[in-house]
Amino acid sequence: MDFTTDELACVRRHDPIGGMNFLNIARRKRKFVAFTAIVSVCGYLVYSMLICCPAISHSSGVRLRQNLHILGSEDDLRQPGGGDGGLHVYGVDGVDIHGFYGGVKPDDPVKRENIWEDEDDETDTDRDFERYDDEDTDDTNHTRLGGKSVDSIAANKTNATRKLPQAVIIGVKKCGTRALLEFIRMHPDVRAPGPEVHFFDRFYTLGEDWYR
Ligand SMILES: Nc1ncnc2c1ncn2[C@@H]1O[C@H](COP(=O)(O)OS(=O)(=O)O)[C@@H](OP(=O)(O)O)[C@H]1O
Repeated sequence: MDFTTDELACVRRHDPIGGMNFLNIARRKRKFVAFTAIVSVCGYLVYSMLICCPAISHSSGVRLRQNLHILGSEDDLRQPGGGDGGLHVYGVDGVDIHGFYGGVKPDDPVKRENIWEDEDDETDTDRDFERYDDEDTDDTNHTRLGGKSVDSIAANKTNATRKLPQAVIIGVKKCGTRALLEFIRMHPDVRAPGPEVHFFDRFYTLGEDWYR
């Protein structure tokens, strides 16, 4: 063990108490260094596992939510045997209302002209993520919906064959309607966008044409 100049001076002065104190300090220093090294190594190992093991990182809540949306994506619905449908999700003060429909056969002509269908390359899933993500931060702004203005949404919904939902989920706030919807929309015959469109509490006066 190496002694500092002060420690050696204490020993030379035959100061056993001072010498012992320096010895204790030296032991504590060694323990602290060992503890820091162990924590650093463990942290590095955990970090490496998270980076290198996709199975672990994919288990995060965000990834789970994205997977749930992907399960209900347009591409999935176009697979043979899949259906198509439209979903509107509503929110009313104090009450959540989620609507959806599904079970339309793949060769049904309605399928290609259905709700939320766009002319551009943006998939419904992409748009749902945008709308869903924006909703939390923009909930009080009644002139916007999920990052899109009311006018732009209305412009997207110009097809006369757009349908009303076949079913709705109604529940008080925080009763788990979102979770129920996400489980139902995992079914390939169910079509469901992410955000609440707030038809009943914000846009009811615009009528069913806006809602379709
Ligand atoms: N199965 C089950 N068991 C217990 N709790 C559950 C379940 N599913 C959803 N939740 C919780 O319900 C909360 C969300 O409910 P909603 O989707 O109705 O929320 S909202 O009113 O639309 O904001 C939300 O609670 P908070 O996290 O406290 O907001 C969810 O965690």
